[in-house]
Amino acid sequence: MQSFEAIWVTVTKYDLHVTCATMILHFLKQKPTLKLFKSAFSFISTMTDIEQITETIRPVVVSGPSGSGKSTLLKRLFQDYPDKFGFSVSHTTRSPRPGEENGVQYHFTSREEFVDLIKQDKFIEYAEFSGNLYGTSIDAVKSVLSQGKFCILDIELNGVKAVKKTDLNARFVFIKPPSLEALKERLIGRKTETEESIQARLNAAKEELAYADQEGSHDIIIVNDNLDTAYEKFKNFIVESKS
Ligand SMILES: Nc1ncnc2c1ncn2[C@@H]1O[C@H](COP(=O)(O)OP(=O)(O)OP(=O)(O)O)[C@@H](O)[C@H]1O
Repeated sequence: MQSFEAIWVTVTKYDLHVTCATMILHFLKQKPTLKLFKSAFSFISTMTDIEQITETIRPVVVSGPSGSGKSTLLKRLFQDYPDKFGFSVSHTTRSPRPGEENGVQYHFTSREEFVDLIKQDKFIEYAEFSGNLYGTSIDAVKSVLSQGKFCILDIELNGVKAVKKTDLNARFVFIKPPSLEALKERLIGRKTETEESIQARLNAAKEELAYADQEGSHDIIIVNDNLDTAYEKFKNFIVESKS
């Protein structure tokens, strides 16, 4: 069930959107047809949702080399706080791994569909990684907000850099493997990657680790050595930075 606060935000936002959409049509001296009103309403909704993210709900961006343990930590967090946080479901052109469901871990799309969405300006950020496109859509973030939840973004290095250039006012957490050797072991142990894909991920990891070494690149760097210790730090950071 939605909290009272979440329902109140939705209702207030709706009223505000109707008023602003009406004003736009008035200023443009347009006859308020249903079609024009819908366009103005949708424009206003997009603007105010982004504004709301930046002012009231600071999204948390979680990044780190592939295999560093982001999904493992996030899975625990969502189990512990099923109603508090929402995961922005990214789009990707990579194929689903066994057990992955469309719309749950990712929105799996073809490259053509993805490029179409880019042209329609549907992404906050997108990037190519290991031959596949990944992107965070405005709708994915909106969908989390509309449930009255705080939004968490799990994205890679280029995505992090792109979000930094936006006015999302996000906080950044980097999950660091204890070493490159440990990272390789984990990627092998996960049994989801080919040898070639492991190598590509390790190469990308070097660049990601070098970026994380730069002063001020992230708000917190958590070394995921002991999972329980790492989770405690992760949870504390995210829970404290939720607003
Ligand atoms: N602290 C840890 N100690 C040992 N193994 C771990 C630890 N954390 C995660 N793992 C294991 O390492 C593997 C990689 O973890 P995970 O899939 O969560 O990484 P990821 O950062 O989400 O990767 P990707 O970006 O590719 O989705 C998994 O098999 C996971 O069980």
